[in-house]
Amino acid sequence: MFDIREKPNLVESALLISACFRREDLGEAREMLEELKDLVSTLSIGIAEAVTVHVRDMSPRYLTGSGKAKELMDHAKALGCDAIIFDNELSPGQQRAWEEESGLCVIDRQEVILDIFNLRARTREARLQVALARMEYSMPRLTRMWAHLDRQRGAGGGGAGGAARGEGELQLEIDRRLANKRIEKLKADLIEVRKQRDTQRKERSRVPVPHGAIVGYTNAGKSSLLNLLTKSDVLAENKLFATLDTSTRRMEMPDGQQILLTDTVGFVRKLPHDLVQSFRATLEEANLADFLIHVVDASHESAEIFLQTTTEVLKELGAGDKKTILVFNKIDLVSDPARIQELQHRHPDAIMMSVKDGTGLDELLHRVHEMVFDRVVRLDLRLPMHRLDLLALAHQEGKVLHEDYEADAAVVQCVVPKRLVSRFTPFAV
Ligand SMILES: Nc1nc2c(ncn2[C@@H]2O[C@H](COP(=O)(O)OP(=O)(O)OP(=O)(O)O)[C@@H](O)[C@H]2O)c(=O)[nH]1
Ligand SMILES: [Mg+2]
Repeated sequence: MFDIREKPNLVESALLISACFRREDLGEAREMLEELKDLVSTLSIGIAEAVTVHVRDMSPRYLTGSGKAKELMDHAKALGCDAIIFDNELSPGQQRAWEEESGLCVIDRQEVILDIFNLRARTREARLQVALARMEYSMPRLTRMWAHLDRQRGAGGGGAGGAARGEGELQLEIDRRLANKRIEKLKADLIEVRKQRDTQRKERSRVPVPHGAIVGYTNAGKSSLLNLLTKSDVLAENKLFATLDTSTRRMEMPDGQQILLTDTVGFVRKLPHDLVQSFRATLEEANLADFLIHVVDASHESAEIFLQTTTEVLKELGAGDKKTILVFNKIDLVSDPARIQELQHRHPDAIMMSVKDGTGLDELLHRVHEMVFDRVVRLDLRLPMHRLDLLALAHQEGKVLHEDYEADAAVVQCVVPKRLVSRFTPFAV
């Protein structure tokens, strides 16, 4: 029975490779390789060595030149690795070529990310989304799985290689059909689950409570911030992609106003396209929010790149112009004050914060307050007694700051949602 292409269960140790094609990109390639190390460790795979390779003569068969490919395969085997992991995206053909010739399991960053998501997905929607992304990743790679089968059988049966090969091909055809069926089924299930989510969203938008989404690169401290602001305990961990499901919590501002805050999936460079597509619905929380809180780990040397990556994904999702509060988090870990000054200089509106020790919290609350006030209007009213229904409305939909009664009218100071303003203006003073 067909299933998603699985790596051998026990990949114990891997050689990590980042191939770089231009000298000026070497720095970035090295830094991406560091991130790949974190990603791979998340899967509990040991790292024998990580190398950046400057490729001058690229061959379409291997991505690197063929001489270099051979050298790297030998090196991986000499190190006793059972896998080679590329930071670069490999085409199914390239992956197959490397596997066939090295006899090792060969995967790329995309597959690593898919595996992590698979490990982390908890809710039904997240599980379905990951399963769909993995199926779509596996489809063009089906041949490779059965090539393994053919080789095993072929080797066992001596000269019967030809017959075994036919068996693999037949199996491949059956699998393609099964895989397509499963993809259809997953899509249908997702539509069902999303219907429920939409109903919940509608419920939420009926209540005129402002809604913010916390976005940012993975491990920036989004869940920790949500916990701090809403006094809840969403899972926050020093792990990449600790959060795969969005969770929404109610937050109370110091003045008693209610706000909804949603925690979202973190972003990472080179997120697999299938994954972005399948997680689109989850990521869309950001799109539906009234404003965003964009969290960046200030203690990471690549903070600026993280900021950029997230901004780009947000644009892709259509949430590029949303009003945003930029938060540089983890400044407790930044020992060099010049670094903080530099960030502040480049992003004058950003808040320097530490969720851990509470630095910057007051400023953030102040800014959230400003954001939220933008959606409401402050009014001074004089309501005749026969229109006290408007006072009730102000209580219900907005916030009454002050009310006083005179002989023939109520004098009211309140904030109300913009959409309701026209009903109050006849009585404004
Ligand atoms: N030192 C320090 N650590 C922090 C701070 N904020 C968060 N952390 C730590 O950073 C790690 C990641 O925090 P999370 O809140 O899980 O990050 P996230 O952005 O939700 O991560 P993903 O869900 O994986 O995308 C955790 O170990 C937190 O304890 C901070 O201000 N200072
Ligand atoms: Mg999180």
